Amino acid sequence: MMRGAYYTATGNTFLVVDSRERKLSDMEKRLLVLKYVDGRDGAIFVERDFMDYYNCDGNRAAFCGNGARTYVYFIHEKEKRNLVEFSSHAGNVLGKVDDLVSVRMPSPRFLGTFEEEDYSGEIVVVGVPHLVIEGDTDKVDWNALLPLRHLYDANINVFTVKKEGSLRIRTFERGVEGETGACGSGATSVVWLYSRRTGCEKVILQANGGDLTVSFRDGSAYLGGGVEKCSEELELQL
Ligand SMILES: N[C@@H](CCC[C@H](N)C(=O)O)C(=O)O
Repeated sequence: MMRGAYYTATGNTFLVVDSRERKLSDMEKRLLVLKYVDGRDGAIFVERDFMDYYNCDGNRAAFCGNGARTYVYFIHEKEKRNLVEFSSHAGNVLGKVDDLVSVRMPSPRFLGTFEEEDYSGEIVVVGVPHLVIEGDTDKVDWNALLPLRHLYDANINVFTVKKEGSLRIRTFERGVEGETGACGSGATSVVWLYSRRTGCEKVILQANGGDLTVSFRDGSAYLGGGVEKCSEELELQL
């Protein structure tokens, strides 16, 4: 039996499995995801100093920014630490809890631009791949964008600049196959591109589920926002 609970990180929703004492096989992880994620976006396996992330479809993803923030919050709750360092399939992560829960994100990598019939934009990897499209966030047609999701095997972000340093963002996540409340690596991809253009070093993004901040210091990107536990402790049967 494993223990876990549900959490929300600005509307990105997760099952968190406490795997600090017992490491699970990939098959066991997949089974827990399919049995207990139950409408949330994914699952975070909190291993000792390692985060393993699965999308709700039962497939592993190399990284999740809001998942990393949730890992940090979980360790803070359980072990009363404000600084948390751990590893992931996308490299090392440094996290901090103060008024926000923040993490240093994997370095963004620019893969180029894309141009299809009705849409064009840029491709950025922040642990996982993202398409970034500047457009009207009040009029996003996910059905029309769906072919891009599969063509590039990527998450899709649409953003609008509200005013300098303030953006609205909406994200369609791979592995959820729908729009989520927020996506941390998506937000970081958007802000990295926006900052290259404007020089702005700190940006607030309004996602469906709340505000995220992305800032750049000493060549690194930091993602911050709230995290909340939203269930009692659960007993998870394998
Ligand atoms: N919500 C996450 C990203 C999770 C992984 C993504 N769905 C993928 O498969 O690439 C975030 O906050 O970064």
